[in-house]
Amino acid sequence: MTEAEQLAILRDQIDQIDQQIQTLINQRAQCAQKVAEVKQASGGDVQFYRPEREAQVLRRVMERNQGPLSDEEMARLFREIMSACLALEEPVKVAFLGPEGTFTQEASLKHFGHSAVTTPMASIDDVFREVEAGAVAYGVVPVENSTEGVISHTLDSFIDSSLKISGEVVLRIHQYLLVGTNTRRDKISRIYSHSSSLAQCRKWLDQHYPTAERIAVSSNAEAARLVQSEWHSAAIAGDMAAQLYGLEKLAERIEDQPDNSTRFLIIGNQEVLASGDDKTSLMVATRNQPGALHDLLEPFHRLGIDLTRVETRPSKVGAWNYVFFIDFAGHAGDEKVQTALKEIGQRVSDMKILGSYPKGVL
Ligand SMILES: O=C(O)C(=O)C[C@]1(C(=O)O)C=C[C@@H](O)C=C1
Repeated sequence: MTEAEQLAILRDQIDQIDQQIQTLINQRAQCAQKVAEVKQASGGDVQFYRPEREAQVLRRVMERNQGPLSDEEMARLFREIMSACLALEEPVKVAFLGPEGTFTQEASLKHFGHSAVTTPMASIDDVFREVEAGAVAYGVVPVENSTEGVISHTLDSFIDSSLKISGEVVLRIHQYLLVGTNTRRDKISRIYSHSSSLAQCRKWLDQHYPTAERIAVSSNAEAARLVQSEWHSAAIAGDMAAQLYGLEKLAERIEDQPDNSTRFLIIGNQEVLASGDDKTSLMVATRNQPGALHDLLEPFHRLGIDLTRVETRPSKVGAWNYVFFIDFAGHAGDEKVQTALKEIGQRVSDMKILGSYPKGVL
């Protein structure tokens, strides 16, 4: 058989499979439309977006996957199918820490899929405000980076907010050295980026551009925008910003830590049901007295609850008062977690459950 004949046979098979997939996707979409009718019929504050159900669907896709496509690749495809199905019910509106092209936008699309309507905000405060005002249903903000540590502004924002955490998403952060089409590559004297990205690439910059001036700007995307027209400057930013501003990649994956990643939180007003593999975030205030933190954490240890993170921040009220942000495995509805929360509530001056939500799947 000639190459052309072999290809014709295989492409015929692909066409038939595509037709079946298309029919099935539309059948799935019709089911989602019916789900929306059922939700609407029960009245009240209708929640079309169901984070716990989405996490379960994606986990199941990964568990049953046989390849050759990887579990992550398969889950990404289903992520987009679900996103399109949800958009038929009601498009989900999301505010993210902008401008366009930031890692936070990438995280938003990774979490909600590309059928979500995403709007850039100028600051973390603005993301909180936009959700509180009800202009959007959800916000996406960065909370910690594996190299740089916690983003304290995000944690502090929860002190005065009544918003809840309804999800998390972890993004592998790859940084690129980007230049505009007119840039003189041998004459790069300035490198723009957000301060945390400059820090994530510190060793690489010391080695490759020891004399270039490092200029911290409000975001990586802003850095990318700036270098479009500057012939002696480069930006450090992600793939999305490179594409958005039509920049060329002079160097790829220049982050010092190969497993550099950032965790983002989804904030909203929703109480999320248990998905079977969840996390809870708690905020408690205590006085600065000896053993306070030990006292606070003791019930977790005794009840065998896995702590995933503890952060201390100074409280905004009174000197030497502290706020602890505690993340642990489990859902606030679990019996063991309820016991722990009751005990902790008796040991602190103030306690707020920021939310129980599915552990990041993708
Ligand atoms: O199961 C639901 O509640 C649906 O609305 C369906 C569906 C889906 O496409 O699978 C869509 C959106 C929700 O966020 C969760 C799942």
